[in-house]
Amino acid sequence: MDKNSRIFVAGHRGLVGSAIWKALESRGYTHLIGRTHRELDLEDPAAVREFFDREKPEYVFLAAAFVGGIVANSRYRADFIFRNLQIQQNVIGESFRHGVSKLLFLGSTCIYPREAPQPMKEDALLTSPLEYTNEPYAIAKIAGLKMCESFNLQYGANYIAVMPTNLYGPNDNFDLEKSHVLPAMVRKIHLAKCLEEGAWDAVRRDLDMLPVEQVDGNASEEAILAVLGKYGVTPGAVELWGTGTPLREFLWSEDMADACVFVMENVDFPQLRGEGPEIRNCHINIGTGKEISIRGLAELIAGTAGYRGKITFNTSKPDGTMRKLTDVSKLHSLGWKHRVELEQGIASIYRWYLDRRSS
Ligand SMILES: NC(=O)C1=CN([C@@H]2O[C@H](COP(=O)(O)OP(=O)(O)OC[C@H]3O[C@@H](n4cnc5c(N)ncnc54)[C@H](OP(=O)(O)O)[C@@H]3O)[C@@H](O)[C@H]2O)C=CC1
Ligand SMILES: C[C@H]1O[C@H](OP(=O)(O)OP(=O)(O)OC[C@H]2O[C@@H](n3cnc4c(=O)[nH]c(N)nc43)[C@H](O)[C@@H]2O)[C@@H](O)[C@@H](O)C1=O
Repeated sequence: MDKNSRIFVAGHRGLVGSAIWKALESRGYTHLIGRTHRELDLEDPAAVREFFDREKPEYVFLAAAFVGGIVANSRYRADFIFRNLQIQQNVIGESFRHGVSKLLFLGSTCIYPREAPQPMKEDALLTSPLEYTNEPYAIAKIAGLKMCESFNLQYGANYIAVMPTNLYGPNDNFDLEKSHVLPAMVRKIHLAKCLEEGAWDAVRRDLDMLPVEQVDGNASEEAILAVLGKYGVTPGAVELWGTGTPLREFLWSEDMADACVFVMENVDFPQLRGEGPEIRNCHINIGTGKEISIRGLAELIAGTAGYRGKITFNTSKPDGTMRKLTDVSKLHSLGWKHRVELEQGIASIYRWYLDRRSS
């Protein structure tokens, strides 16, 4: 990429897209192109075609997707497969039609089988059944990576698919039900602490930023307690989901963005494909290679937030995959390694979260 190349970041307001945008700007790329969902619906084929005709991007980061945590994935199954296939179809299809020089597709480590040997290498793909809670999303992601691989093989395109582990950072989704575990825990633990301390101003500011079921900061104390209670948040007690025993790996979103830019700048399809006849598994895992239990994560966040109340687990909620640790040896051999460890990232995200609510 030249510093003045036309670079489209799809999903540039999201957790990863916003970090990619910032990473590109800080490296001196000057011609960045972004559209909000409202400005350009990537599910609309005519709108996407018109956008590509007009803007003629040369490089594409595909970080837009219909995204959510375990409960959202289990509940909105049709949306997860249909919307993601549609976005991928439009963006990858128009990238091809317009001769985009290089595209980076963001998948997910949920593409790997539920019982994949740990840590999961790229070649675990399609070796046995997927985890059921997020199967529709995983199938859309597998379709995306196979679409990239197939355009590369048939037409000599240069589309790279990266498979990130669970991510967290600024601009994450803090919805109490639809989000991923780390932002959900940050908010639940913070609110339980504020309720215990009677810090109602802080609770109200939080609900003004992001109402829960239309309950915002103007609601009565009774209404606030009732709605937060439904999500397991009460004064001095937090109820989390599952057994607390699943293991997860977490990568800071700005590290993820750095990896994306690194791959875009330094990795091309032929080098992933290798010399031999084995053309499968050209995607790249992105992670830290380190894991923690969900209970351990809750304790870490509680420690950072200074929360000393109760933490319990509701086993009627799903655990999902028990373990999904990425094998990052391919990524390391390409020359990239994460920088931000989990303790440091949690401190940063909690600070970011409070700053957003301090005015
Ligand atoms: N977060 C995580 O832990 C992980 C994420 N990933 C993948 O990384 C990528 C980025 O995820 P993340 O940043 O977390 O997701 P976010 O939800 O934070 O961001 C996604 C962005 O895409 C936009 N978007 C969604 N649908 C459309 C559409 N139809 N038209 C235009 N824009 C749209 C969203 O806009 P709006 O909000 O306005 O709809 C949002 O800005 C995704 O491919 C995701 O699957 C992979 C593994 C883990
Ligand atoms: C990134 C990845 O994310 C998704 O997979 P997941 O890792 O299973 O999702 P998760 O982050 O929502 O949960 C991780 C674990 O944490 C537990 N858990 C406890 N308490 C809360 C809680 O309060 N909220 C949530 N969301 N989970 C909780 C929860 O029960 C589970 O055991 C994919 O669907 C897919 O989107 C994908 O690619």
